[in-house]
Amino acid sequence: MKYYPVFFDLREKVCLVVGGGTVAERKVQRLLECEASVRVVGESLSEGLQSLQKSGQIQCLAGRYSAACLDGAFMVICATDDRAVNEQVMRDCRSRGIPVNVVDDPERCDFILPAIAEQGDLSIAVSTGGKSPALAKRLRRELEDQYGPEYRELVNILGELRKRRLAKGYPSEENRTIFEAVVSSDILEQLRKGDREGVREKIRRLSGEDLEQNEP
Ligand SMILES: C[C@@]1(CC(=O)O)c2cc3[nH]c(cc4nc(cc5[nH]c(cc(n2)[C@H]1CCC(=O)O)[C@@](C)(CC(=O)O)[C@@H]5CCC(=O)O)C(CC(=O)O)=C4CCC(=O)O)c(CCC(=O)O)c3CC(=O)O
Ligand SMILES: NC(=O)C1=CN([C@@H]2O[C@H](COP(=O)(O)OP(=O)(O)OC[C@H]3O[C@@H](n4cnc5c(N)ncnc54)[C@H](O)[C@@H]3O)[C@@H](O)[C@H]2O)C=CC1
Repeated sequence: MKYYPVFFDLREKVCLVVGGGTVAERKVQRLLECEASVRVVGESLSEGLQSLQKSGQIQCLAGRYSAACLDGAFMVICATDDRAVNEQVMRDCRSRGIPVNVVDDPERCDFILPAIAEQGDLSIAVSTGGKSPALAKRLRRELEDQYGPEYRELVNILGELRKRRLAKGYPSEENRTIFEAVVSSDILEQLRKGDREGVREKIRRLSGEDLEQNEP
């Protein structure tokens, strides 16, 4: 069995989290970072979830889960401590064609969650195909050490450079050569040293673009 990795744009899509405990809260936090429209149904809500509700960042449905909670949902994450409820949520989602993740229960998951090392817009997602979350977590930590803040800056610079060159309609072959030259240069070294002027000069030399306005 092989899982299919994908990065969803969740902006303004309704994502339902069933359960109101610490695990549900963690799932909610990440969904909010992705600007999802988060709906929560939990018999009791953690303090964190209560304060997110008060500040209007999430929509909370009171009481126990019922199938009506699924209306309009794009995806569902189920994190209750009651197996029968988890089973019911999974069945309801399956019959409606809504992808569901039942936390820690791969048999009941249409998708599983990776461990993620993040630096700005760079995301490195790790999965072991469900075989060892502990290893996924360890690798995520190692990646966080290995890929520091200079990668956040590099991605910003490359993003800006690419946006400009695509907007100007240069041939993609030429673009590719330039982007590869920047990526394989010693630019990361310069970013680590905080040598902004050197970085700007390098980009100018390799691409002809002056990214003065967009230094990180
Ligand atoms: C299949 C999957 C489905 C899913 O939940 O999506 C799943 C399933 C299960 N997890 C279990 C246990 C643990 N899960 C974690 C942690 C994480 N689990 C995550 C994902 C996944 N967990 C999916 C597969 C991911 C992959 O492919 O590798 C992470 C990556 C992402 C996230 O949860 O958001 C997050 C780390 C985030 C980070 O730190 O970056 C830890 C470590 C800890 O808590 O410190 C432990 C204890 C150590 C251990 O058991 O390894 C159990 C046994 C429960 C029991 O013992 O009863 C099952 C059930 C089973 O395996 O059958
Ligand atoms: N706490 C942890 O770090 C971990 C927990 N887990 C598992 O994840 C699950 C959730 O964990 P926690 O958040 O810690 O549990 P928790 O006990 O804090 O929260 C469970 C939540 O489910 C809600 N709930 C129960 N029945 C419901 C229903 N019918 N409708 C709506 N909500 C309902 C409860 O009100 C509560 O808010 C558990 O099965 C636990 O074994 C797994 C890995 C780690």
